[in-house]
Amino acid sequence: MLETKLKAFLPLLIQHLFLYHYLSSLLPISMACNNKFTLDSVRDALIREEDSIVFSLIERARFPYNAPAYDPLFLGNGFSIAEFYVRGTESLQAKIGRYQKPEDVPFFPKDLPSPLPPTKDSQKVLLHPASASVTVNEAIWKFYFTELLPLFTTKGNDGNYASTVASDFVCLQAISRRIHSGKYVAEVKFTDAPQDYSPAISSNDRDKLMDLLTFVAVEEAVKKRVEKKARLFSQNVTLDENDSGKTQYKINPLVVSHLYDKWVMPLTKVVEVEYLLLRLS
Ligand SMILES: O=C(O)C(=O)C[C@]1(C(=O)O)C=C[C@@H](O)C=C1
Repeated sequence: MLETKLKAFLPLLIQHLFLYHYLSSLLPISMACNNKFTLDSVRDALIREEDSIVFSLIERARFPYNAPAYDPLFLGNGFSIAEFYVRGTESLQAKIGRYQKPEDVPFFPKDLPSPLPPTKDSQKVLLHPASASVTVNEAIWKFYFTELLPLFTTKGNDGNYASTVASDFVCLQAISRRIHSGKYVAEVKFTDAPQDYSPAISSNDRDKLMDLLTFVAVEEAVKKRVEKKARLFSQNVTLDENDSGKTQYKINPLVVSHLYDKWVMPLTKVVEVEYLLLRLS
């Protein structure tokens, strides 16, 4: 009897689980953590993003620098292969509903098509509506291609431009998503202590806001953790018990802590400040 009842209930349960899974994937990062929007849950989401960033860099490091992929004259249409690929992919992604969340920010927002399916705009309930306008993608694009890439790729050209720029885009999106998640961090800091932040916002005091939202000890821990993750995730694994050789890494772990120190955390803080400046408007 109980078994029959359970059998009848099973399809409904499966349907609910699918629905729950689908809906959670649409929710912004803050809500994905048990519906709680706290500094801890937002920081947990940032920690998860570290994995995506490290793995994306490992994938890109499979190819050499491949300079022709970034030459604006190579295709003859005014765009480098990298830019042409990112523009085209963002356009397609926008059609299927990407770039609706505050942390999903396009690199080429002009003339992006509207999404085809109906979209949920749950994020507007959580963040100030002006949050959508906060972007540091221009700075990310610049440092990624001019400064970061040469640090973790080998010199050379193996002709694999399509795979190379596809990997670049995965890196760029992971880095951008992490940095723009600063909007949630700023919101939670503001709602936790509006009395501290409001005067600095009203007087447009960027330095004061930067001071208020900076936690040096947290930043030190982030740098150590990402270096450790890069060490663990990118080491070459062998089954040879007697192998006493030096561990080889697919990317230099120090490059990852440098990436966080020089660009990821400073730009996250810029996003936080810019978001806060709009918070009372
Ligand atoms: O965790 C925070 O409080 C953040 O604002 C995020 C973050 C970071 O980018 O990792 C940025 C600024 C803080 O000084 C510490 C860490």
